[in-house]
Amino acid sequence: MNVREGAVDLVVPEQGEGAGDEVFFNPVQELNRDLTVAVMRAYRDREPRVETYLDAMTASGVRGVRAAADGWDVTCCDVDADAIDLCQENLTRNDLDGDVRQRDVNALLHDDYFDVVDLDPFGTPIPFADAAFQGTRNLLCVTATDTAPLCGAHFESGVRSYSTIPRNTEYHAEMGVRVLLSALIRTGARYDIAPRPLVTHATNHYVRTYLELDRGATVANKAVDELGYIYHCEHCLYRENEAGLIADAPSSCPNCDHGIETAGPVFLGSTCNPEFVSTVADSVTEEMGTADKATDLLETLGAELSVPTHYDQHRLCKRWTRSAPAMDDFLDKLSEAGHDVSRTHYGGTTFKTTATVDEIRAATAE
Ligand SMILES: C[S@@+](CC[C@H](N)C(=O)[O-])C[C@H]1O[C@@H](n2cnc3c(N)ncnc32)[C@H](O)[C@@H]1O
Ligand SMILES: [Zn+2]
Repeated sequence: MNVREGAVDLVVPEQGEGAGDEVFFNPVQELNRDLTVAVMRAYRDREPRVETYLDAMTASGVRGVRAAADGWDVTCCDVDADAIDLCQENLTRNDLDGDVRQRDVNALLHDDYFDVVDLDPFGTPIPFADAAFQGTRNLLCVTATDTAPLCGAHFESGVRSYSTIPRNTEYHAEMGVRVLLSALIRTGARYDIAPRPLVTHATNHYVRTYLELDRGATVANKAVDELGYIYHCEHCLYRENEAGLIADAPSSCPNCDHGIETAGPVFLGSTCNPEFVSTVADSVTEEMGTADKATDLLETLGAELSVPTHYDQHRLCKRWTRSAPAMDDFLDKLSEAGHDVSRTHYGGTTFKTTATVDEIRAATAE
């Protein structure tokens, strides 16, 4: 079937056929791809010397074709011969050039360098992370679709893939973000590289992050310093964070004396750079099919407090056997009590605050 995405026309397999022998194409990922185009525009405005983009798992070629239409010097890679044919067809159809390679991208990334590398695999990106740090100069874009392992719902799989302890909490998407970033920072650190998150967002289906790479042992050490642990009480929803690689968990919840769960090492730093996020919002343009959604998401991301971890108002109110008031009133009360507060992109009833769970309860009491 024919689809138009951004400024390009593509032939892609019918929706739903991607899980079989067909070349993969998921229309639902259009927001992810629109944001990628916007992030790359904003990044090139800041770093005008960046030119080369590797669409590392190209499938239909959609990312590479869109980047080529935006003036990038594009390489598209896939192991699958049908994907390579379709990708070439889609470049030609749009009268665009690109270097199309049928290769295992891990081998390609050990042979060559690219300014921007985009990892968009099935499931976890970790099998490609070492090679990506070898072959990326500036900006590494990573999608992870294995949300159940990342958030601890598939615990053993999460431990195996990410070499950390994920916990299945009510802030599961943020747990996924912080587990993924932890693994990428530890992988980069092996090569004296510090990956700095410029933009990161999560849905039920995937986590996506854009990492600017800085080089040197000192910056890599600083990146590792942003790892640590989350201690979480499933009973009263108390949580606290501790920086450092040696966990020192409380023996029980300081709030209610129930057992404490430990997640980590996870990334405890900022998952977005608000100034950069605002330049990305300026780079969203009308031809993008998800322009309104992308703009809303970027606005929320730019205003989101960076503190781990978010709360869900419905979950808290249920725990306190209260009915949930309007979100704006609830957040106003917290703010009036002197706490920093923001909504989050993790859901309409989610928020972040500098207040503890007890302080939230006290500040929002009827
Ligand atoms: C999720 S799809 C990519 C979707 C595409 N980026 C998009 O936005 O529509 C994953 C692709 O990775 C390819 N792939 C899997 N292992 C690979 C490897 N080792 N090297 C290169 N490509 C690989 C698969 O053939 C498949 O086409
Ligand atoms: Zn507790």
